[in-house]
This record gives sequence, structure tokens and C-alpha cells, in this order.
Amino acid sequence: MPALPPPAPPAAPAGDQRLVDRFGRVATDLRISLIDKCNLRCTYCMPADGLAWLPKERLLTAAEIRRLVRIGVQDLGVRELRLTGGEPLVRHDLADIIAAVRGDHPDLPISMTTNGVGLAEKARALADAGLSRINVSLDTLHAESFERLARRNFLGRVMAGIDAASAAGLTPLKINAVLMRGINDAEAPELLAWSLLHGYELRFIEQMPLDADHGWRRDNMVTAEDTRELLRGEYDLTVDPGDRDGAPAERYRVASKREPGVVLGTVGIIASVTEPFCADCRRTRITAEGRVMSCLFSREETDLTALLRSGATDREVADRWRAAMWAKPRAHGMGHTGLGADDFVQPDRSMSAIGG
Ligand SMILES: Nc1nc2c(ncn2[C@@H]2O[C@H](COP(=O)(O)OP(=O)(O)OP(=O)(O)O)[C@@H](O)[C@H]2O)c(=O)[nH]1
Ligand SMILES: C[S@@+](CC[C@H](N)C(=O)[O-])C[C@H]1O[C@@H](n2cnc3c(N)ncnc32)[C@H](O)[C@@H]1O
Ligand code: SF4
Ligand code: SF4
Repeated sequence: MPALPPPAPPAAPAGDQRLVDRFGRVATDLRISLIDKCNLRCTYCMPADGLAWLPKERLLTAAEIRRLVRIGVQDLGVRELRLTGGEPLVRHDLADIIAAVRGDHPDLPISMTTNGVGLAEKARALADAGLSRINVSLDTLHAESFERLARRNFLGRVMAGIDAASAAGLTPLKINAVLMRGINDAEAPELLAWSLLHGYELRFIEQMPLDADHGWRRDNMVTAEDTRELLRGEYDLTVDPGDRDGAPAERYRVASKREPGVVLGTVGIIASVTEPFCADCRRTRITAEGRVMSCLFSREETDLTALLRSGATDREVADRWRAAMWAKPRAHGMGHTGLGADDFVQPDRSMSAIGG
């Protein structure tokens, strides 16, 4: 944490209070981590044991989250909200938070990224509360690989969660898969076949250096090109001509090699390491304890909770948030892209504690 608040951005033109940074980017996509706690321990994210959870009183309350979203949307130009974690389903007041935000913003797209454990029991209530759509993380269709990757034996619960979310209309439903060399990379075509069959949009995510164990190695990760190569055995891929619109995922149209030209659906690849998209980044993040992280790899965090709890006005909160975003680094938490470069420093926190 910096000792002082970050430098203030220049005075905005009247009426323009957006979250701009020094490189001309405008953050419109708000990601809030609801809780740092998780019921899985994916090897690329959390350690096998340990990692103390934040005490409850340090988490943003439902009312604070509602207020931050209101300030973001009404004053700072936020246009979409993503709820994440840790595992957002672990938060007991999740449906209440969604309902409160939905009540304030009838047209705001509200999505959630989840590991799917417990989703079967909650999907309908979340949809009724006003959740728009959902992304579920699923790296493998095999129980043994699931247990190796997540260190828990919950594949059946995740599958049931995906079914329930689909039935509840939380669509388009996207599946996030991190490929790990020698564990689930050979499964890439099978995961795609399964997703196409069910009408889910699969995205393969390059593993980033955000694991608590600091075990990431650039020369051992499965790259976007490796992934395309794995898929090319079974499918033809062509870049989707649609506007990417700041999305991390590059989308590809998928055709079967057996019936060339017949488009079966799409697949996305999120190549944060080898084909970074920082130049068009539109993200602003708030951690579960209410700190703004202007970049996933920021080493500076700006606390809003103390302001919220000290009677600050909306304007004061918005100004602090804008100042944090003004200081956003160019890319990958530094002045250039290069995860794994000599001058890259991995954040102390794991992905689960930042909010993926
Ligand atoms: N480098 C980088 N990677 C990100 C960022 N946001 C998300 N990701 C990666 O993309 C993965 C998928 O993120 P999701 O939470 O599903 O969100 P999304 O892909 O932006 O969302 P939609 O396509 O709109 O549903 C995350 O697990 C991260 O690995 C970001 O700002 N920077
Ligand atoms: C941190 S999790 C939080 C939400 C929820 N627990 C889940 O797993 O979907 C969000 C996303 O981050 C991804 N993720 C976690 N660690 C990662 C890493 N080191 N590199 C790339 N993606 C990662 C997960 O696969 C997941 O899709
Ligand atoms: S990726 Fe999601 S499910 Fe896996 S340990 Fe991290 S926060 Fe938990
Ligand atoms: S690494 Fe930082 S700048 Fe690059 S896309 Fe992610 S959040 Fe944006």
C-alpha cells in the first residue's frame, strides 16, 4: 500500500468524471471481489494449505458494495459489473447483493465468475435476484484431473452447477479453462467438443504468474499458440471478424475438419502472457476488502473502505477512485508488457485474493 494517496488526475472537463488513465484508456468494466475465501485450491491460484481468510469485518459489506457500484455507474462511467472472488458463491448474502444492485440499476449487465461448487442449489435464486449471466471455471471433464488441479473432488458438483445455471437462463454461459502442461492440455479438443455440444462458449486461459506458490514458469506454461495447435488436430479455427471490444478473449470460429466450412460455434483464447491486450484494457478492480487495483498486477492498492466508513461523501470516494485509476500502469503492472520479464515482479497476493 502506498503511504500517500496516488497523484490526482487532472481536473476532468465538467460532466466527465470517467476513470481515465495516463495512457488514454477509460475503465468501464468494474470487477468486484466479494470474498477472498474459496472452497477449491487450484494449483495455479492457491497453496495446498494455509492462506488466512480476511476476517468478516474487513470485507466490504453488502451496503458498501451497493454504494460503490452506484458511485461507479452514476458518477464514473461504469457500464458493466462482474462479481468474482475467491469464490463468490461462498458469500452468504450473494443474492441480496445482486438484488440490491439490480434494484438500483435495472439495465446494468451483472455477471459472475465462479467455480460452480454450490451453484446447483443457487442458480435459480441468483437469476431471480437479477444476475444476467455466468462464467464457470472448468479445466477438465475427468474426476482424476479435476482433483489434481483443484485439490478437491468436486467435479460432479460443478457439472450440476453448470446444468442448473443453463436451465436458469444465466446465458450465454461461458466456460473458463486453464491448461496445465501434462495434466489437462491433451484434453483441449475434448473440452471444446463438450462445450460445443452444450452450447457453452469455452475460453482457454493462459496461466499467469498469480499463484500463491510462485511456481509459474514462462517456459512451462501452455501458450495460446500451443492451444491452437492442440485444437487444430480436430478443428479449423478462423479469427472471428466481430469487434473484440476490449475483451480479453480473442474469439475464433470453429469448424469441424470432417465437414469443412460448417461452423460449429466459437472458442476464445485469453492470451494474457503471449498476446497481451493491455493497450485496450477497460478494467477497474475492487478487492474484497475495498481496495482499488487499477491492474491485475498492480503492486499499489488504494483503500476505499476507510473512506466509506468515515462518513466521506460520494464525491470524495469517486475522487480517490479516479486518482487510483489515473496511476494505472501501462501493462502487466509496469511500464511495458512482459510477464516473466526480468523486471516483472509477481504481486504478493494470489489470484484468489485479488479477484480474478
Ligand atoms: N491480464 C488480464 N487477464 C484478465 C483480466 N481480466 C480477466 N482476465 C483473465 O481472463 C479470465 C476470464 O475472466 P472472466 O472473469 O471470465 O471475465 P471475461 O473473460 O473478461 O468476461 P466475459 O467474456 O465478459 O464474460 C480470468 O480468469 C483471467 O485469467 C485482466 O484485466 N487482465
Ligand atoms: C480467481 S477465479 C475467481 C472466481 C472463481 N473462484 C473461479 O474460479 O471462477 C477467476 C478466474 O481466474 C482464473 N485463474 C486463477 N488463477 C489463474 C492464473 N494463475 N492464471 C490465469 N487464470 C487464473 C480461474 O481459472 C478463474 O477462471
Ligand atoms: S481459481 Fe477460483 S476456484 Fe480455483 S482456487 Fe482460485 S479462486 Fe478458488
Ligand atoms: S494486465 Fe493489467 S493492464 Fe493488462 S489487461 Fe490486465 S488489468 Fe489490464
